[in-house]
Amino acid sequence: MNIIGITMGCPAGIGPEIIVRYFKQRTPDSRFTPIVLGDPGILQRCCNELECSLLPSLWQPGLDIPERAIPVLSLSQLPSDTLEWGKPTLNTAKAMVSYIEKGVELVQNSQLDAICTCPISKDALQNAGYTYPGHTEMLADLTRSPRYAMMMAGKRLKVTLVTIHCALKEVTALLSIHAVLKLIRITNLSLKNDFGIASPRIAVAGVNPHAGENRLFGDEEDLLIHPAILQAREEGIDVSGPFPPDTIFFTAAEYGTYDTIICMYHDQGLIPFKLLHFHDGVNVTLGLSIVRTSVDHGTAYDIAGKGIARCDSLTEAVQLASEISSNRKKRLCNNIYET
Ligand SMILES: NC(=O)C1=CN([C@@H]2O[C@H](COP(=O)(O)OP(=O)(O)OC[C@H]3O[C@@H](n4cnc5c(N)ncnc54)[C@H](O)[C@@H]3O)[C@@H](O)[C@H]2O)C=CC1
Ligand SMILES: NCC(=O)COP(=O)(O)O
Repeated sequence: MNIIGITMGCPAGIGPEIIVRYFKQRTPDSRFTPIVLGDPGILQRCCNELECSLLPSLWQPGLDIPERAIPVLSLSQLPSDTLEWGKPTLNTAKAMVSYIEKGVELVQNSQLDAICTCPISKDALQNAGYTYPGHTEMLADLTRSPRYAMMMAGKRLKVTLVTIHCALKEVTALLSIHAVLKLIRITNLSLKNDFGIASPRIAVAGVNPHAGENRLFGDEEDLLIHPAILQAREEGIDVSGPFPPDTIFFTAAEYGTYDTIICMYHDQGLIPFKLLHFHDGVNVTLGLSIVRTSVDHGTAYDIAGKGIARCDSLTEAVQLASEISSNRKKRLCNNIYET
């Protein structure tokens, strides 16, 4: 059975609340068991506020995982009675980082099979002195994974991103044949080995309107994206494009023609993705030596503590972490990206 470590995310956000709701609603599954890396006092407060009969129960790696409880590895003891929902502090930021660091360590020591992360505030992360734009880059650094990528995965649509968190005006300067080709390769490998798709069909979106329309509206498609596609096809990857970005997502989601769309920038992929999958989408980091999934939403400070946050994305993310972990074990390969 896979043990999936759920990191609690920002203690002042909706992370603790969606964890409690998840445990309250969950149907036990013989394939995996979840544990939490976080703060037992804050989880206890959420249990009280959500009238959850399950209670946090302290757990340590190697010990049996208690049933009918919320097993938690205690990594912080923040003052839960005075913590203000929606108001991160330096201490909450340091705590949320400790959950992630410990999660990585435990997967690397084979004491967990995967981590599933609850949302952190990138702003709070920076204010606490960490220069990473988010989990993705922090995890790539902690696991020394030089090639990584962000995928948003849903049943109707999957997208991966060539550029992630950068200003829109920087996007075209960051595009290159190498960057697009690298992402096509990582996406193809992950679809095969992590998702068990024998022959992945990948589409690549252009970056300009109408994918440039014969250079009328830009030449990145001809100069950078198309050469990368040709090279990947020579390597035997079933990839096509560049397609006009305004229609390719509809084609993929409506007709199931492609398994993943490679996107040139964050919002190109995440806007169509979240329209379809806001509540049940999963963020997966491809290219890491460990398995990491995440909810697809943020800290939602505007509703933290109100008892209305939904846990559907967390439910999907925990399950997908277990599936990917099992798929890698079947292939007797923890790191599908090593070669
Ligand atoms: N994986 C991660 O750690 C992520 C972190 N973030 C961070 O979260 C912070 C807030 O980001 P926003 O852009 O405001 O996005 P957000 O996803 O936190 O909130 C957007 C809207 O969706 C609602 N919402 C979000 N999750 C919900 C849920 N589970 N149930 C019901 N309603 C929900 C919120 O109330 C808000 O109205 C930022 O600091 C951002 O960097 C954003 C995305 C992912
Ligand atoms: N928009 C997705 C997002 O912000 C997730 O970032 P990360 O924390 O998974 O790197």
